[in-house]
This record gives sequence, C-alpha cells and structure tokens, in this order.
Amino acid sequence: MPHLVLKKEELLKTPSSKDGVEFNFVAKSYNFTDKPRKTEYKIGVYDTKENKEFMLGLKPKDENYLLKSDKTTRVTPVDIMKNAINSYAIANNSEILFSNTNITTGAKNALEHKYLKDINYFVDDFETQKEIQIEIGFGSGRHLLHQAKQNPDVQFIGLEIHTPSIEQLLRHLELQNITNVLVVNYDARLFMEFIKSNQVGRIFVHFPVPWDKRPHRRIYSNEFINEALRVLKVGGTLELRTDSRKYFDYCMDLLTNLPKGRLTVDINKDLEVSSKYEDRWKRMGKNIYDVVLEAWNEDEDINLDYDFSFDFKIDFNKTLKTIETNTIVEKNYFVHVVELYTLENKENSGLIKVTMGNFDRPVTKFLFVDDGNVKYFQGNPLPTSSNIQAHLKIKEILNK
Ligand SMILES: C[S@@+](CC[C@H](N)C(=O)[O-])C[C@H]1O[C@@H](n2cnc3c(N)ncnc32)[C@H](O)[C@@H]1O
Repeated sequence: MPHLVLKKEELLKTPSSKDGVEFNFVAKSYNFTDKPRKTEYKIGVYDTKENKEFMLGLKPKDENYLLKSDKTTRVTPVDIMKNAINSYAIANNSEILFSNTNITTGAKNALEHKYLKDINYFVDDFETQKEIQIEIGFGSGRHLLHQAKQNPDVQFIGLEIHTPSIEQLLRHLELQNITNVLVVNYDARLFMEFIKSNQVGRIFVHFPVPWDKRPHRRIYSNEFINEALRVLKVGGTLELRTDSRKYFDYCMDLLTNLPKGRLTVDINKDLEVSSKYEDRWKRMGKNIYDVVLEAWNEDEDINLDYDFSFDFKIDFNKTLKTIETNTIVEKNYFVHVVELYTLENKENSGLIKVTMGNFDRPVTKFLFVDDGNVKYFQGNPLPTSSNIQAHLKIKEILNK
C-alpha cells in the first residue's frame, strides 16, 4: 500500500489544489463507542485529469503522521493515489520522513483487456440485440471458447471469480480472435440482477463446486433459479452438468418444487467438448448428470435506474448522537454503521461509513453529508435488490 510518513504538523487547509489534484475536505473521526480510539482523518480528493474521486487516510504513527490511500474508496491504477499522496505533501509543505510512492508510469494492470468488463458496465452501458448466453464458473474455458466459436451470432458472458482462469480465457480470446465473449469477475449468484428480463437463451453451470460442507456458497438456490428464469426467454434453458450425486439431488429437490416447468435429466451424456474436470471424473468412472430446466414465462422487466438519492436534509450533530450503531440484520440484507467523521471546517457536515447489502457480497460506502444533504461518496451502490433494501433502511435510520 503506497504511503508517506510525515512529520506531524497542521493539516492542509481545504479546499485547495496542487497539480490537478483537488483536496476538498478533511474529516475527523468521531468517537461514538465507549472504547477510546486514536483520531484519524479522511481527506477528500478529486483528480481532475483522471476524473476520479477518492479519499486519503491520515493517522498518527508514533510521533508522526502516516498518509495513505483509503481502502474503501481505492481507485486504480495505483499511480493515481500515489500522485495524490505526493501532491498532498507538496501542497502542505510537509516534511517527508519515509516514502514508497514513486510513480511507475506505464505499469499496466495485467487484467486490463477490452473484453474484461467491470460490473458497472452491465448496469450502465450493456446493450445487445443478439441472444445472450452465460457460462458460470468457466474454469479452463474450454466449453465457453467452443460455444463462442460455434455460435458467432450469440453474445456470450463468462462469469468467474478465479483470476488465473480469467487471465487464461482472455489470452485465448486474443489468440483465437474470438470477439463475442465478455468476461466478468463477479459472483454468479448475484450477477443476474443486472441482466434485463427475457434476454438469455442458455445459462451453463458446468461442474459447479458442490460445497457439501458450506451449502450457502452453492450457485443453485431458490433465488438463483428464480433470477435465472427471469433472464431466460421463453424456451431458454438453465443447464447444470455435475458429477456430484449430492449436488444433483440438491438441485433436483429445488427444481421439482417449482410451481411449473419442464425438466430434462440425462446420465452420462456426451457433449461436443469435454472439460478438464469432466475428463478426470470420467477416468474415475463417475456418473455425470445433466439437468436442464426450460423457462416457460415472459417476465416483467427490472429497474436498473433505481434512485439512490436522499430527499431530505439531516441534522448531523443529532445524527452523531442518535444513529443506530448495532448491525441491523434483516432476511435478505443488513446495514452496519462502521465509522463517523465530522468535517473540520464546515458545520452540519461529515462522513458516515456503512457496510450494507447482501451477506455474501457486502459493500462498504461512505455517505457524504454536506450541510445536512446526504449522498453516496463515489457514486451510488449497485442497484441489487439487497442494496436497495439496505438503502431504504439507511434512509429510515437517518430520517428519524
Ligand atoms: C469445479 S470448477 C469447473 C470449471 C469448468 N466449468 C469446468 O467444467 O471445467 C468450478 C469453477 O467455478 C468457479 N466459481 C465458483 N464459485 C463461483 C461463483 N460464485 N461465481 C462464479 N464462478 C464461481 C470457480 O472459480 C471454478 O473455476
């Protein structure tokens, strides 16, 4: 983590700017628990060249200050934060006692690639007239590459959470000149929320991890199946292939409890391409099960333009004293107020750090309070159903 150790001295007066980096506020930690903790600061930064906002964290270290990027609002590439850290020290005429913030211009993120998409791309920009097909946990990518070559008119989306597998697939897309695959590093259980209804032809789930000891991590669940059915067009299919008898039984139990539908089960069906896992299971003489669920319904569309604004002003001084700091846990979401900060030179202003949303993929956000007006720093959370519910709960807490 890039950082500087600075001699303790007065903090930078804000707003001020240096070499295209604006420093907009200094917020001081507010002690709201019984345990005394050392004072820390968050410094609001806007890099005008890169058009990115984030924060730096400043805290005492022995007799000095440690200045580093704030983890929650981190931006990439890391040089942007190094530049802001250095600019702060220059703007404040600080004496630097230690530094590891040399800028390595040109260092490229290994995972930068035109077909690798951030999840926000699917919220804001993704549009296609083509049929979509999705592969979940593509692993070595053999099946996905095969499908993409066979079906050039289909837009494929590959979901994986294992970075080396993603890198390997991106290399193959390049080498084999395949242009109809988008790759996302995102938990497949939560991804469907960003896809419009009735757009998908096939969803492949081949050899998912069975998670016998941690079933809550399984891809298949009632919620997942419902979301899959929503995004599938009528006649579209959700296709499980597994060697695990337990996982097969578990999925059959979920699928046969649907109110309506058509299921097809095959045992030891050969596909045109076999994956690394499949080869191994076949050598071991294990059975392979295919369970295909066909979608039968036209579904309503979902709203990705959810309005995350706060349509009221708060009295921040009152909020500091009364805000609920115990974790609020509901069926599908939670909200936890983690930290509070007050702005150094502005009344009724500060930061509220919250962790919120889905239990498996929580998000941490800062709420920026400016003269009683509240908004999410660095933009809104993703419009997942759990984030929306958590947002409504935060509104309720702040509006008390
Ligand atoms: C057993 S491997 C199977 C890989 C490939 N489908 C095959 O047949 O060879 C399971 C893959 O699913 C990925 N995976 C596990 N949980 C996931 C999740 N929640 N979202 C996306 N991918 C996931 C893992 O990283 C792993 O690459």
